[in-house]
Amino acid sequence: MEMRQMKLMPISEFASPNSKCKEGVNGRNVTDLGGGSEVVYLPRFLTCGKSWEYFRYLDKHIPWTRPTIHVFGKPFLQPRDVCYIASKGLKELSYSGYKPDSYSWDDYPPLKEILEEVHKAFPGSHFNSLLINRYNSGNDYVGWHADDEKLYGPTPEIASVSLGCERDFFLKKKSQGEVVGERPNKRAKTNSVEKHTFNLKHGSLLLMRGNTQRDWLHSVPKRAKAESARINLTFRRVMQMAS
Ligand SMILES: O=C(O)CCC(=O)C(=O)O
Ligand SMILES: [Fe+2]
Repeated sequence: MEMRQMKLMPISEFASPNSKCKEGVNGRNVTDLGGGSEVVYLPRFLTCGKSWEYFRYLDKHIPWTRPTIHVFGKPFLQPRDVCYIASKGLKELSYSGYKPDSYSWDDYPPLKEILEEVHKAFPGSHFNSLLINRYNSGNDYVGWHADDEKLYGPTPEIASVSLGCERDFFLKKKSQGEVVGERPNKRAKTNSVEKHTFNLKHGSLLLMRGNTQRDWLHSVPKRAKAESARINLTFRRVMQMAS
């Protein structure tokens, strides 16, 4: 009987045991990728308890959608839930033939709180938009891509906050002639190119800057062992205004 009730509980209820709040390593690790690309990783950006608070709030209150996008002209169900938040007056975001509706920061005060913390950790950054992802299980993923849309300018800075299930985040150098898209690409070359892996912890922050979007691709691959949900917040700065 108890088991049955457990099964009906939303997946996020499994992902918030207090016992998982262990002491972690503070600090920030800077990885120089070369060629003016850099990744900064803060494993304990938010406390464990606060991170679960945010996780539960977002899981419940964000108007999640799982859109159909188009990759090389073919429709493809995006393999994760998403939601887009943006300040007013910015040029609208469009990727893979999809224009997400934009929601207001004012409707989600915890997002403003997290944004403030990100700005404190990286003074001088001015994020004004946010793409939120929810990976419900290890089956959800994001394929190789770069966030190099024109509206972010030539050297986009992207701050990515992770909540919930730990997942691997890969970076690999773009190789000439490689065709990429969000669809899984079994033929994508990964052996000979330079690669970095980060295991993104609950409450962590990873910042990509410089030429990272121009010269590198990133992905969060499927993981059979990832049994619970993960929410990821990617803060970005849109440089262009609506015309
Ligand atoms: O979930 C992540 O860590 C990365 C998400 C991402 O790359 C994106 O939203 O563009
Ligand atoms: Fe990305």
